[in-house]
Amino acid sequence: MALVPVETARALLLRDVMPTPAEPVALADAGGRVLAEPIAANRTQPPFDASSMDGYAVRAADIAGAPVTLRMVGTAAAGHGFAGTVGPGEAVRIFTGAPMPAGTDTVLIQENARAGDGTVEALQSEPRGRFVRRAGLDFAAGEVLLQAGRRLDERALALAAAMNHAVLPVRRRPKVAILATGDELVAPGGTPAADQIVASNGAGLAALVHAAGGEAVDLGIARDDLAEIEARIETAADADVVALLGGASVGDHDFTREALQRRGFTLDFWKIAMRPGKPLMAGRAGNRIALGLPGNPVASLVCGRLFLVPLIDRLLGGAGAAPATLPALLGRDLEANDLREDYLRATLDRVGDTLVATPFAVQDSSMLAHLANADCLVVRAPFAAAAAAGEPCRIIRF
Ligand SMILES: Nc1nc2c(c(=O)[nH]1)N[C@H]1C(S)=C(S)[C@@H](COP(=O)(O)OP(=O)(O)OC[C@H]3O[C@@H](n4cnc5c(N)ncnc54)[C@H](O)[C@@H]3O)O[C@H]1N2
Ligand code: MOO
Repeated sequence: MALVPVETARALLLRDVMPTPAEPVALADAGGRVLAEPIAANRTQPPFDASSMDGYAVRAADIAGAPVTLRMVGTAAAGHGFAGTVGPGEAVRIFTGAPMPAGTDTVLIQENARAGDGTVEALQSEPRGRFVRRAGLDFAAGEVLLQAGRRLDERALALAAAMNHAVLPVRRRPKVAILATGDELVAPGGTPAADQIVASNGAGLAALVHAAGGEAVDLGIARDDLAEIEARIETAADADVVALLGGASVGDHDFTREALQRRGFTLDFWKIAMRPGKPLMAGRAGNRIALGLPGNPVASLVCGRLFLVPLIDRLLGGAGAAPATLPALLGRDLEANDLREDYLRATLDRVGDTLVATPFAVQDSSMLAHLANADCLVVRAPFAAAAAAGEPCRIIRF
């Protein structure tokens, strides 16, 4: 069977995937969530002409011939506007954020004034409107300022609050059930027998899911047993994505594909032209999407970035784009590539304005230590020619 190109596999995985439904979330809990609808301002900000400095609210015409002495008629502070109207020759003490008193048009900062007894002396003139924030300077009621799909970071949350939204419609977090498979696996912290290892892929993938805006549900470790894997898949009936780790290849103990098919999943693809990650598979049953990730830890996590993260993005209403690549120069010679798109773990140095990516000499897909200490992946197209140190390459930064 021909290996499916990486881009084709991602398109097949994302095809017809619908975003999760919207749910209301209080502002305090909305950090990191993704807006399901555009958000319009409930009010104008600032709602009134406001002083941007501490000083004196005046009429610019009155201080055109400064120095000149004005009569003090009151005070305006933030939250405490001046109720009256200021007439010719008069001034109001004003503080940052206070509404401009009726009749005034300019703020003279206190550094340029000398306070007297019931008077203030303007030491210099100011152009009309100086240090006045016009009503609506920031935004006007009805303006749509946050678009659907916006990830709610600190800036978006502060703006939503200023627009007077206490609750926001966000996409439900995509639920990703993660099932490890393999007789050789024990959970982290356990006591492996002589022929066992510690399961690591689930911990990494759960972190990836969380960072992408999803909710990871740990389905534990299933033995290499078709019935057991099938039964565990069934416990994830309400998941948006079932991620199966390991058992994706062609060995006698690799049951993932069969288990999925027996549970009613139709396969979109199996085996892709990628290293690491060749045995990747995807399928679906109704709205549930299954992703069979290779057992080799590096393959599992690299495929997580290239496939699971875009899938979560799509479920959150995004485009599901592949990770962005950047230009760099190679820090070592590379041999010609074969038919699989290669994702080489590499360190990154900065030489002047240029990034230099140096792939580790050994690229075995079991080597988590290299992966964890890599700064980037060097992406090599299928059949890329041999390349020498100093030649350009494309990288995905961690
Ligand atoms: N004859 C062939 N053999 C293999 C092929 C092939 O094309 N022909 N592909 C190889 C490639 S590439 C990969 S990747 C692996 C993936 O195989 P599986 O997805 O079936 O994974 P397993 O066999 O179950 O495990 C592989 C390896 O990874 C370890 N593992 C599994 N799960 C975990 C986990 N949750 N945490 C940590 N480590 C895990 C497992 O112990 C094995 O060492 O197949 C090649 N073989
Ligand atoms: O695709 Mo596998 O991950 O090379 O070992």
